[in-house]
Amino acid sequence: MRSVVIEQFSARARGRGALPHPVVAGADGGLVVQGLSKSFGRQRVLTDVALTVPPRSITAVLGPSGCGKTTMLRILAGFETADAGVVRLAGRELLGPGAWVPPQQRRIGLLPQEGALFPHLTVGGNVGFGLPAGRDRAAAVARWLELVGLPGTESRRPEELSGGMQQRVALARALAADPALILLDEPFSSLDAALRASVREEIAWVLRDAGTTAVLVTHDQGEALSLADTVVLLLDGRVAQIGPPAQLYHRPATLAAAAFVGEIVELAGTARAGRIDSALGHRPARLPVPDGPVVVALRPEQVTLHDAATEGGIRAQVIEHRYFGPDTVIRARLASGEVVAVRSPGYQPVAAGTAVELAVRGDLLAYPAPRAGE
Ligand SMILES: Nc1ncnc2c1ncn2[C@@H]1O[C@H](COP(=O)(O)OP(=O)(O)OP(=O)(O)O)[C@@H](O)[C@H]1O
Repeated sequence: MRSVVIEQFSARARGRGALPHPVVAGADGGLVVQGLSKSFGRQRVLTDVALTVPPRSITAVLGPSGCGKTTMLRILAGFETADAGVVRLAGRELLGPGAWVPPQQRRIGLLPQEGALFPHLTVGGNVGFGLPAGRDRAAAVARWLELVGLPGTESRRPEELSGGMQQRVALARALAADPALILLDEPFSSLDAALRASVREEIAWVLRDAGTTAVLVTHDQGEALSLADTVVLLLDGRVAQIGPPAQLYHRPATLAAAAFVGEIVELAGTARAGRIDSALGHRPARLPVPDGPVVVALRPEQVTLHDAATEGGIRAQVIEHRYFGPDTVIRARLASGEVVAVRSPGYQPVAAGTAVELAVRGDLLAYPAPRAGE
């Protein structure tokens, strides 16, 4: 129900003039997905997927290649059917037992990886496509182009624009259609690294300015963690975890979630009464874990490297270092024979064979060790 209309634009958007459509808040303005399952032949791609996207928020669906992200997006958009499940948007059932709303009636906009623009139309023609003709259309096109930071580009042709500019025009076109939901399918993957960072910030800005409800699909954990209010981790077609970005990174529900969201080094350990014994000593566990054998998931930023004279450190011997620009990753072997990675700021060319001491910060992520055959 579109009940409460709120003028909630940032100073930046106000400076550019009011948006063509007001931001609307309604208790049921978001997306609800329940029990979504899909197989292609004998291959199960999605299993009992459930998630909720509150109005005016950005949710990232994060998962490795082949985990079913695009299939889920295509089902939401109405380009693919589901075997079971319910999809509701702004209180309207789009998909469910006996319900099927065709794609063009769903009020869902799609921003694909690239190639979203009609090459034979100008920028203005693209943004205004589907809007009623007349003076209002020209004004709406001008305002949306202003919002995406491309004022006055109406008469340009798509091929004259950079990849990042084209994605912003595609976003303006998707938003101009007044969608209840925008789906972004790896929209930055065709851009080079330097452009990707600035375009994704710009697009996140615009989505928040316009008060859009958005689902972003990505395999890039940095993108998901930095852009989204909520991250849905999809592993093998199942929701492995849903939560705010910091929760996914700091409190991963499983070892697989810890391994996919960020880097880890796995070490053997034993849990007893909320503490973990391992080659790193006797340390508190971050999450509840049953007593018994565990796998410790150590983040590289938890470890610092000191010279061998430091007292109370954990002895290790450097195997190799790799320089990445802002930091150096040093791999070192512990007395147990296990190897840990240390991320040290700056250029740290520590020679192989150097004896060092490691200090570990904070509590440890640990998960029950898989039993033989698991
Ligand atoms: N139309 C189809 N017919 C048969 N199999 C399909 C079809 N669409 C997708 N699949 C299979 O479903 C699985 C999930 O594919 P999907 O594209 O949804 O994954 P994804 O997580 O988006 O991967 P990527 O990031 O590589 O695009 C894959 O094994 C894929 O081969």
